[in-house]
Amino acid sequence: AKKLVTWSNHVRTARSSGFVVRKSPVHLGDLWWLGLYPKLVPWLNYLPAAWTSGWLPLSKIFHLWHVGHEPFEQLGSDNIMLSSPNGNMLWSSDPETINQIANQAKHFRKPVEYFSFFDTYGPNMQTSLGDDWKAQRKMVAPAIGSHSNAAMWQSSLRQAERLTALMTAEGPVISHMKDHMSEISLHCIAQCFFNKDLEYETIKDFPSRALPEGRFGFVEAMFTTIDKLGIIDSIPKSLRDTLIASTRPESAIRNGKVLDRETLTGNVFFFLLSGHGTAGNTLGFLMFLLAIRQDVQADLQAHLDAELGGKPLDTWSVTGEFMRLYNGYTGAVLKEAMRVYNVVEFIPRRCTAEASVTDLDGNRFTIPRDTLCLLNFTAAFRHPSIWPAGPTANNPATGKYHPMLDFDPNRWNSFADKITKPSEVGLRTYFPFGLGGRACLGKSLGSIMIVGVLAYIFTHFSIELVPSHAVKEEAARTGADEKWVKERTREQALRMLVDEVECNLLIELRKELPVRLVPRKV
Ligand code: HEM
Repeated sequence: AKKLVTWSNHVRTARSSGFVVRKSPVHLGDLWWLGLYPKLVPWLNYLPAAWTSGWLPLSKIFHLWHVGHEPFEQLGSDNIMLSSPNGNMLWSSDPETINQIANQAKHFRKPVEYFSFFDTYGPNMQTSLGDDWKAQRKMVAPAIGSHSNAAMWQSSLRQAERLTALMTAEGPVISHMKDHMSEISLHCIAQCFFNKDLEYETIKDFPSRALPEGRFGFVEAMFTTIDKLGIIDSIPKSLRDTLIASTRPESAIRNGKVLDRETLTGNVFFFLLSGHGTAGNTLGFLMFLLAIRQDVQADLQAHLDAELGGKPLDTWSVTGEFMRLYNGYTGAVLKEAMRVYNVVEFIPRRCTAEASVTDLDGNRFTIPRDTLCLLNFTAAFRHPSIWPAGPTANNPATGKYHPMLDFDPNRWNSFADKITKPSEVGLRTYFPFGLGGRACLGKSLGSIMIVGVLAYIFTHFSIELVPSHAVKEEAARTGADEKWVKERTREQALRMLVDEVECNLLIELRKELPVRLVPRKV
């Protein structure tokens, strides 16, 4: 009875906000729900839709990428307040509301209590607040400033050259492209920041492959790799100097904090983890995307050839070639990939003091104190009035929307044409690197790394899907021709690139998809 009274108080508070309110029996902080819902959902589906349709689609937290903006369309608003016995949650897919929440640091804080598992190696930026966080960000930010751009660009080109040589040494078929892309981004970070030129030995026995179903392979793999890094001793002098400088008594007084060894280790760990998971998964999706979308791959190669054709690799510079690639078709491919396969699905914020926000249409709302705000990037990036799906976005085999078929780098040209300042696109309606004071520190370096890897690989190789044994056998049995094999293989890949996408901390492809790298005549 006490719970019901609390719940009805929460509902009353939620209604005072002006948002569309739905009652939800669960809160995302309810651990039992996070653990059990995949098992419960099939049973909940037997209940009358009226009982579940208001809250269930947004409560299937590991499924949000799959449904995109749909739940908001079903509920008739881009901002939905779910009121549960354990508190209120505001789900937002409205870019304006998202911006205002992320930019009001005084009224909203990151609920770091949900990220305590990042503390394995010590406190770090992801798990810190207030002065602690400020001090750490001040220390780490200079180490990854623009002076590292050239080093990251060179690392990405060199690592792509090494990796492709190793990958293709035993033949053109690459069975573990996703793993290789995770590893290359870790190597780029290790080389650029820690001056560590790691061996690609982990490819052979990549730990996540051996893990039983359901294990958190990504972190396991990361732990193993970090053990090999010997973190503290390998920190380059420039970074070490910055860190040490900020722990001197005078700076300690200035910052009000001293960076102890544990915090230093924690930040190095988080830095490696955040950098390699996000960039690695993005690169992985890009590889499969280009293998499936041969039309986009051909345009990308034409763009790369026009910008880089005939120029020796060691003359490609970050201020010249990178900038031209990023502002051209290659950059559009990256931005579009990060729109439809945005690896960070949503970010949470806790409202610490009642705050006012508006939506895209100028409607004003009040967010009550203690509301957990869930800023849904996936839904915002598929918002139909900002990013309308193209005419070929539905998969003919299923009749359903498919992000890979909606993938259209050219939309970035026409979109930019419509606005007075192209930079505003990034600021207000597209923010894969987050926004506000806690936005990504590695935004430029991550983009440089990905563009460098793409530039090297696609000037030297083309990528193709490889038919599975089952498809080949069926073709042999039925006498189907090569065209059928290609179509079947593409259909299967399209299915995987939705059904096998797993949403955990980040979105990633659960299974490997074999591809072939074919050398280009350059
Ligand atoms: C495709 C690549 C990447 C994506 C999509 C991405 C995305 C994000 C997002 C969305 C946030 C904000 C989280 C929040 O507000 O709660 C963030 C934070 C952060 N990212 Fe990235 N990131 C990428 C690459 C990198 C790289 C390469 C590095 C480092 C080398 C990096 C380091 C960080 C750090 C240190 C933070 C925490 C900032 C803070 O809390 O003050 N990221 N990232």
